[in-house]
Amino acid sequence: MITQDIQEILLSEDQIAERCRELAAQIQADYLARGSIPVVVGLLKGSVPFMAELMKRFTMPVEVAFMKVSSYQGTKSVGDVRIDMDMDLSTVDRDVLLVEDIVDTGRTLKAVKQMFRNKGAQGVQVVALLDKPDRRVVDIEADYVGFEVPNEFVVGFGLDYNQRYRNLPYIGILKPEVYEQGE
Ligand SMILES: O=P(O)(O)OC[C@H]1O[C@H](OP(=O)(O)OP(=O)(O)O)[C@H](O)[C@@H]1O
Ligand code: HPA
Ligand SMILES: [Mg+2]
Repeated sequence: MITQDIQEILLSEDQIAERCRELAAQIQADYLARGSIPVVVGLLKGSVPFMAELMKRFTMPVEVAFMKVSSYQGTKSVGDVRIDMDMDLSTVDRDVLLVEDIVDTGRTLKAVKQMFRNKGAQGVQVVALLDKPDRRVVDIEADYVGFEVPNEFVVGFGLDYNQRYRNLPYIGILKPEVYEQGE
């Protein structure tokens, strides 16, 4: 079972759910204060559980879209961000709320934010469930962060290692021997 590959549970289902409630309340208050209806954009695939947990807590009107970009293979960053699947609605002159599972080196976020600005979005805000600041190589921060995590490879609640472990309901540290074997 995949649970045998987890060294330690960092964030439980309950902790994640509670933090998502707090984040949703804070984000909603900020958009309502600005009188703005955001396009909430989930970055596939990692954001799916977080997006679901967050969006069901909004009572304000929002529009929802998904897109897929890729910047990783295994645990190593490969630099460039590629668009694998684009959105089905326009974000021109709209406020975009980007939903990310993790900000690690920051390369994905920086490139995606720039892309939305180039395409004419009015504003781009970011909510990330996890922030791993020790790994940052570009100067970028999410506007809303669920939890700061240590410099360990984490999986679960959407986060994968080679496409596995996304289905775990919590966030755990992957045993290093799992990815050391795979390299
Ligand atoms: O800050 P960075 O170093 O750029 O890394 C973070 C990004 O990498 C992962 O995506 P991945 O490309 O693995 O896609 P996935 O969501 O389908 O797993 C993660 O979901 C973030 O989008
Ligand atoms: O720690 C991580 N886990 C899974 N995917 C990731 N992408 C960047 N960092 C991570
Ligand atoms: Mg991934």
